Amino acid sequence: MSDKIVEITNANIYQGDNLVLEDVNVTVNKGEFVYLVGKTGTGKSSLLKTLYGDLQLKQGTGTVVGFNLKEMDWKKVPFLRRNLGVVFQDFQLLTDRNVNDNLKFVLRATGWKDEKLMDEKIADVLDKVGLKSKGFKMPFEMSGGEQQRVDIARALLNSPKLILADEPTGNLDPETSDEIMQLLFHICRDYGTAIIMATHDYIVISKYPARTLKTERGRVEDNATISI
Ligand SMILES: Nc1ncnc2c1ncn2[C@@H]1O[C@H](COP(=O)(O)OP(=O)(O)OP(=O)(O)O)[C@@H](O)[C@H]1O
Repeated sequence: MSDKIVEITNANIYQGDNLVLEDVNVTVNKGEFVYLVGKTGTGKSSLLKTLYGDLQLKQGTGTVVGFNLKEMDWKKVPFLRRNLGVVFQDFQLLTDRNVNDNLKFVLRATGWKDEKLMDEKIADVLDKVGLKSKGFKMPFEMSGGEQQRVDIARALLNSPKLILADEPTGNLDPETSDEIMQLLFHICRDYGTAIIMATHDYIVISKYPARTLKTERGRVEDNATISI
């Protein structure tokens, strides 16, 4: 695979029959951190959904982690998803099982079988997010910041080349948001994972500056200047 992790060219993105974004041209390289901003309803989620195969790319071309979005057989979407990590605002952990079992659930669902290898992988991702000894905790025993770390650990399980993060600091206080941003930048820098992060939090952006895409008036503006 080339260093281009995402390459979208001349794409029109639709929700049903409605054209949400027109002539989208976005390239994201290996290890790059990119923000995605824009007012509510301008198409941030639609763009992310296109990238993880939840919205079909009808017009234009698109490649994500080596998968051709346009020509992809829809049966292949699960394979695309195995090569991506997705992090949401509301963590989406299974509340009836501990952290280890939350992570094992994802590994099993993505085809892992060997118990020892699964245990090693779980220990590895928990270590990466600073939760080495917390695997036996239930989600309700953890703070919001810790739950978000588990969500990030889950996204790392299949060693993705790309993480899509939708408002990952949206439910967190400023100090915990800082910790999560430091973790995401560390993952990007030290493991070469590209990250696209949708956010409304311009304070976070000013503290952790990076290339910014902005959805506005039906277009995606690259290297957008944003005012706080
Ligand atoms: N499932 C859907 N069916 C039809 N239209 C939709 C659907 N989801 C979103 N839309 C429409 O597509 C447009 C873009 O919505 P989208 O959710 O991508 O915006 P957004 O920038 O992510 O907003 P927010 O910041 O509130 O998450 C909006 O006009 C929205 O009403």
